[in-house]
Amino acid sequence: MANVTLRNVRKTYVGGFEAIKGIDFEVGDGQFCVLVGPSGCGKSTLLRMVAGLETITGGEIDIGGRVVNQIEPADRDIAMVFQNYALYPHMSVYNNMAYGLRNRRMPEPEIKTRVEEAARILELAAMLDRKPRQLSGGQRQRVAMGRAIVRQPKVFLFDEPLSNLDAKLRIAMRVEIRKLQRRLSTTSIYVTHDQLEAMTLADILVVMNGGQVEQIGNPLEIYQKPATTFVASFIGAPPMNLMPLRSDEIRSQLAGDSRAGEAGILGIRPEDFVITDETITGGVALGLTVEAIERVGAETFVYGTRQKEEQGVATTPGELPPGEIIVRIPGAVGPAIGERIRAVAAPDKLHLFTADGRKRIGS
Ligand SMILES: Nc1ncnc2c1ncn2[C@@H]1O[C@H](COP(=O)(O)OP(=O)(O)OP(=O)(O)O)[C@@H](O)[C@H]1O
Repeated sequence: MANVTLRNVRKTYVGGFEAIKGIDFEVGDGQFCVLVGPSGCGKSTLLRMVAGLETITGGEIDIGGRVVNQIEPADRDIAMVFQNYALYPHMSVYNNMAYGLRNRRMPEPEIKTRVEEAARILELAAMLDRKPRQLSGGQRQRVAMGRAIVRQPKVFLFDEPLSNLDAKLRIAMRVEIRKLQRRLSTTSIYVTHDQLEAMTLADILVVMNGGQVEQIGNPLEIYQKPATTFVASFIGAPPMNLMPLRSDEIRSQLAGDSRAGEAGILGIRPEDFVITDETITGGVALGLTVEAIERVGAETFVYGTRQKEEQGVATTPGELPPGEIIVRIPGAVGPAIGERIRAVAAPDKLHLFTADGRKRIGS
């Protein structure tokens, strides 16, 4: 049981590349923290620094009240689960799980108890004599989890543990990992570039970009109130529609909105549009020509382009670049390609940001 605290943590690689530019956050005892961000944002570097596999250039990492900057990985009381599982191919499942404990000279009866308990939890009890090659991808991943569990560490660290699995198995394993973590209440830090995995697993979500934290918090709060346009477009699929607010006509639609003065960018989530000819007071209406439709069964994605010439709605030519807008509607209905529609969003669905996208305006 442990908190993990990062204080102004920095990493400059040999050669001078600054991969982590001063990061602060705390993961409470038993919480599940997910680091998410695009490729190269530094999330693996940060996780490896917590693990002790990468040196720390500046700041402090504290695990369970102890600064671990100078402490060897083996002495940090953490267990890491990697993307490639890193199982020993010539060893049985049992021995793979027991290996780390034997290295610590734990008595065999204690090892047996721990391995059997982990195997029971992970439904691997019938497979303890098999070699990794005789297992499916999902089962191998569970052995890798088992190896972490038997250590009974203070902290689990996961580095994209599901990325080698097919889509269906990923979802199943995602649910299993979350259930397991709740059951064991072990503080966890999990790295992924998959925003859906991040949303569904996290108690605390840390959205990273370019070696810095863009936003940190509860995943739903981040979804509902993204702090920057980067977060707005990274969290949520399809992403939030973002439009520069150069048009006086859009501005006039926003006239009653106290936030409008400072705003340079308007954001609307695809699911927050309604296709209607009616007007919603204080809302925004966009005239769209439907370019493409994706029906996935439970919902339909409508891809439209803004019409420059639409009267009273979108834009005046030259003022607001027409862009593609995605509208998400429930069910398998929806307009036809080429049709002109009016997509309307209510005032409480409008996200406003400064022109540089770095700041959210209002609540
Ligand atoms: N040993 C190294 N020396 C120099 N630069 C490095 C080294 N390792 C990583 N980097 C750089 O640091 C940055 C962060 O890398 P990191 O692996 O942490 O990213 P990531 O967010 O985990 O990306 P991905 O999702 O692609 O794994 C990248 O720009 C990478 O090129």
